[in-house]
Amino acid sequence: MANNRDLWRLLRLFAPYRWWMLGGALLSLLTILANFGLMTLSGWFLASAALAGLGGWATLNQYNFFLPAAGVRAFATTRVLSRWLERIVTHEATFRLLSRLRVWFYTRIEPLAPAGLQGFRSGDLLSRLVADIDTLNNFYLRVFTPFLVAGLATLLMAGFFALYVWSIGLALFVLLALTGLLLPLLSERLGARSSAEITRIQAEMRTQIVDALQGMGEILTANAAGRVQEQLLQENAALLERQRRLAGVAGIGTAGMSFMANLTLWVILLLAIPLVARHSLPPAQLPMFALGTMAAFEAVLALPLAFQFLGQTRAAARRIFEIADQEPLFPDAPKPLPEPANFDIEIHDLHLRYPEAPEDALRSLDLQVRQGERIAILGATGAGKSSIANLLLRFYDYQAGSARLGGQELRDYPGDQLRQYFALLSQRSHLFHSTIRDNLLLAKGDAEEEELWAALRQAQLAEFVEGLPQGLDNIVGEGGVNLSGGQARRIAIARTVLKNSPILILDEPSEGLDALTEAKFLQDLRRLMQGRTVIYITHRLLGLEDMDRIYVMAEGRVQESGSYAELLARPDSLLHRFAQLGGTLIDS
Ligand SMILES: Nc1ncnc2c1ncn2[C@@H]1O[C@H](COP(=O)(O)OP(=O)(O)OP(=O)(O)O)[C@@H](O)[C@H]1O
Repeated sequence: MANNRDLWRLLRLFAPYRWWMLGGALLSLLTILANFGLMTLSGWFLASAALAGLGGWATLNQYNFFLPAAGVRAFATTRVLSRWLERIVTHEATFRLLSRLRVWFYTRIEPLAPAGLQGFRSGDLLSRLVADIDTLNNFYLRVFTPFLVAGLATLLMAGFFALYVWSIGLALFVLLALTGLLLPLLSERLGARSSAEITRIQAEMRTQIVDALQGMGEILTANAAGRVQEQLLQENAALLERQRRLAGVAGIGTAGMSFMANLTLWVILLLAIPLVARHSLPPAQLPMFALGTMAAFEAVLALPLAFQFLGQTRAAARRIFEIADQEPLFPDAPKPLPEPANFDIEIHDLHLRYPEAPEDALRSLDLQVRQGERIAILGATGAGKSSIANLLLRFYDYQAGSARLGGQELRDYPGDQLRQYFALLSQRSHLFHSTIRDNLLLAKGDAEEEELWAALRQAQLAEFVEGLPQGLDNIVGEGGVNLSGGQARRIAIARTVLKNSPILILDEPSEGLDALTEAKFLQDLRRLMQGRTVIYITHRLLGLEDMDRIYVMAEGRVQESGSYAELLARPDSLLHRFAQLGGTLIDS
């Protein structure tokens, strides 16, 4: 079955921890066998002692109490110790598996970002990364170990009985195997649907909650909180219903288990009693078989639950492998190119289409930027400006034409190498919910304290940070909520200073700031531009005078290019019309 292939694959992923896993399973086996040994020996010992007592002083003196009593003590101590060690080892194994799975999954999805993950909602990805992986983790503790241990314990315990009376050994084997297979299969049949549905509904709810929390402002403004709540309540009711069904199935499993244990006890007594009556079995062995049988059922006790988990585990494995198996939308170059001799950018007749988009976002694009030049890309919304940044940073692949950096085609550079040469500053530059220091170190992990301060000084933020109670160790809040818009952008500038790349892409960097802050911000950006190639993406005329050349874009292609003064002087130019409209909107 395709689904079981996922489970085998999961086991293969766990291979590096097989000794931990097997160690935990063996300790679990030892615990069960110690209990079985304790019960069989006690049964036999108590009955023998009683019979010896009945036989009078002579028999009593011949009877060796010491050895069986020591055996009982040994089994009891082993059971306590092995249970304790089993918990330690299985927990250790569980945590190791968990971290391996998380890291493995993360390394699979990282190369997919952003193009390959575009179709997934962030709540969905979060749910897969956290909850599904937790569920998969159950596989070891609740499915793999119980099955392995049940199989081995059944063989050993039935084999022990068979050493005395083969028919009793056989009966125990058959009835334990039936219980261990039939009850779990029944549980699975009854519980698989609900169990898989639970995984699905929980994932759906998590996705919706993350979405709703992110958009809480809009939901409240649109007075839609009631509707969102209603939807969540409905899903919650569906979830509870499935959980109730599953609890019912668990009840059937427990009842079935008791029934089978008692039935087996009866069968074994029915086989043993006639043997005792015929004197072919010493009477003291009767309680040994009876108590041993009751202890033997510990081996299969966890199996119905294990099969119930199988449905959830399969569903979770499917969801994890579904993403992990996605091929990146385009291959990454295998090995780094030598450092380019210069950082000239040449784009010629280039077409870029986003995955599943009906038409090209960049069409027959031509654009040149010599190292050290500053160019601006101007255009209305949707003209394709940010797509140029996506192209240069290799977030998306181009289908036709050529784009070169330092004379080498972009697709011949591994993405990581290429991105070293670029710094991107945009209105969306993300601040992580951490300290200012951590947010800066993102750009240069080994930066010294003094370098951080120098970068902050250049971003005109040093004074502000000095005034904070914890200085660099102040938390910026999620997305930088503890900072003003201007301060958050300046942290992004400081990061760019630290990265110190030869090419700077500014994608509407001052968008969303008030006019005064914006003017000051653009002023400070100038210092950042010094000595670097600059690609300044904007839909407004602000700050264009300093640029060596301006490319005006519409519908994915360059419509005109030239210096600001040249284009402004041409009455038929888009830029001219743009300026006449007040410089706030361009009509493509
Ligand atoms: N990730 C994406 N997947 C699919 N289509 C996209 C994607 N990003 C952009 N597009 C589409 O490509 C076209 C160009 O978008 P782009 O973001 O480059 O425009 P822009 O000029 O930067 O606009 P704005 O000024 O609004 O940011 C648009 O039609 C847009 O819908």
